[in-house]
Amino acid sequence: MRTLCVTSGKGGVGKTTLSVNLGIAMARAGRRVLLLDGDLGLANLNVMLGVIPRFTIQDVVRGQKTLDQIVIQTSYGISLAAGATGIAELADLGEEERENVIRGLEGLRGYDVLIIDTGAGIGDNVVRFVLAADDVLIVTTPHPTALTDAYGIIKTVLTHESRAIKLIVNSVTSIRDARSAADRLTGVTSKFLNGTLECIGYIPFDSLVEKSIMKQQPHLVLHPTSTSAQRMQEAAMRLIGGQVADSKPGLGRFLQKLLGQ
Ligand SMILES: Nc1ncnc2c1ncn2[C@@H]1O[C@H](COP(=O)(O)OP(=O)(O)OP(=O)(O)O)[C@@H](O)[C@H]1O
Repeated sequence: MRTLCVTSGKGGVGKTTLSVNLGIAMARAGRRVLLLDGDLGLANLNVMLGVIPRFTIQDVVRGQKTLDQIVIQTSYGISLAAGATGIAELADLGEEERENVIRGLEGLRGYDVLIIDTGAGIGDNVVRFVLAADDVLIVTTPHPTALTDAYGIIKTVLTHESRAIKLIVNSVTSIRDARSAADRLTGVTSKFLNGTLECIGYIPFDSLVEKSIMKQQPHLVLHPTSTSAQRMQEAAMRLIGGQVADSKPGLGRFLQKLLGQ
């Protein structure tokens, strides 16, 4: 199983929208996908998928359930581990709670891809998820503030270790502006930081995306032939192209990094 962390720095740029739709595209390509709500402050993946979870990550932290037991099979071919609101920072978990999360995650079976949708910002939880994951996807819009915040999280990651990071520019209204935004970000990354940033797609601004969210159904399901849905599909294929879908040790490494002091 490979872990993919979707993050952005700035909030409201489309992390959750893309986590859901990229996951569905991967599932359609035959991958067994689990979406984990890594926003431990304000979880909302379940809202976007229109499901009401009976159990959440909070039950795993308390040791009352394993992660497997809280997973919901959605009708879109992907599974969901719903988040709770207001969980403490992972760094603040007590020894027992930490053990509960490790046990909960170790019980996971039968997935090829674990997609973690993080919260906004570069707080401790976000950084932990990002550093623990095999693959990191940064979502930004072409707006200067989003780009600045995206650079902030890229810098944080690459200060810890050299790696290849992926980028999607979302809510694009001009392909020229989007390209120039991506070029600027990839340029400063390779010039000043210890790693690489590769842009894997531009997703157009599309009012149908917003409509799908209002209906609490995935955009790829409601509007599969729209250009925005097709771009999401293509980005998902770029993400899974070349990935080897196995490796239990991958999860062990993820856990070690996630919960290490
Ligand atoms: N390509 C797009 N075209 C139009 N609207 C979009 C697009 N992508 C996302 N949106 C809209 O942007 C808003 C924020 O999206 P989303 O909740 O996915 O962002 P987020 O980064 O996960 O936010 P948060 O930081 O609060 O978790 C939503 O209302 C969504 O409909």
